Amino acid sequence: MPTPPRLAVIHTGGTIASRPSPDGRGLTPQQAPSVPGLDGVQVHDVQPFSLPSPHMTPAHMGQLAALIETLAPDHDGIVVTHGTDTLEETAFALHLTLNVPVPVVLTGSMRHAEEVSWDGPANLLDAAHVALHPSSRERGPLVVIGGDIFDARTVTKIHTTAVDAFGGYPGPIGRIDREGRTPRLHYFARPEPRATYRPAHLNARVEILYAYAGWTGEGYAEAEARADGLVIAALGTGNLPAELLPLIHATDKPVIIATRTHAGPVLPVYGYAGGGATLVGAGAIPASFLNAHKARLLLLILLGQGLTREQIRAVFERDEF
Ligand SMILES: NC(=O)C[C@H](N)C(=O)O
Repeated sequence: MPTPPRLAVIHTGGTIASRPSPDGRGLTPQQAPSVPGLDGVQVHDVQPFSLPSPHMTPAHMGQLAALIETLAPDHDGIVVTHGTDTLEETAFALHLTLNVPVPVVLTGSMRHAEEVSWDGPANLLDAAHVALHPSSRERGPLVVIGGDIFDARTVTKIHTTAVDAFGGYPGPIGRIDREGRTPRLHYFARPEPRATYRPAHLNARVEILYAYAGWTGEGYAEAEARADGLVIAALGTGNLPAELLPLIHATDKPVIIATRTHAGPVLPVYGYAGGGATLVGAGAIPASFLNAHKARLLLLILLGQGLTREQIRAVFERDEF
């Protein structure tokens, strides 16, 4: 008799585990869901904590990575259920730090168990099939929602309530559907090699500032003084009002320039005061195609690894993530 595939399901909370609280105070994580309709698979449920995902911290992400490393040798695939609000941050932190041979797939739900058409069971079943599929190996942690399979680097939450809440440029890297009970899985590209890091700690203080028309640097000095590094969600290809240029010039801490625009890379093309070319001339580091919150996690991990500002620049410049 062939041994059945072994799947670990790590439950961390989120709407997929939530129900309305009896006192009428709103949704809270209460009960981890079980994978429906998976015949012939040995499922091992683990619940290290149960949190709404806005309560997730880098420390929880580190705890999760350590747990996945412990479970990986005895399983063929690992699913992580997670709240959708910060799911992309946990997925990216795992992408940067995990080096395990088995697929790791994150999923969640947008509707809770007592709503009409709860999306939790279908997402969980899809995630389980993806995690146990041999073509999911060597791709780094994946996110599966609504049948779409996303890469941790590019996936982002794009809608506050829709069931298809995840997207990101250029979109899914694969698709899972079911023909009856048989999963049909397609990837649109081959796996790519990826850099991983072993930070000594995840305690660096990295803050995000959000640029807007008319910003003259309010909040910058305070953030710069207390943080080990900054990320700015800048404008367009990575430009800022002129007042920010001398402030950035004055620091030797890493300042990463991301963009508040939803797709595309940061490029140092503009030469007016505060234009991307002048910011890079003043020492700032373009975030490549990472959004501000993912650039923050990468910076936090690189600082935890003890990298200098110039080594950090090289990682962002070469897309070593
Ligand atoms: N759909 C969800 O899971 C949202 C919830 N607020 C969470 O992230 O925990």
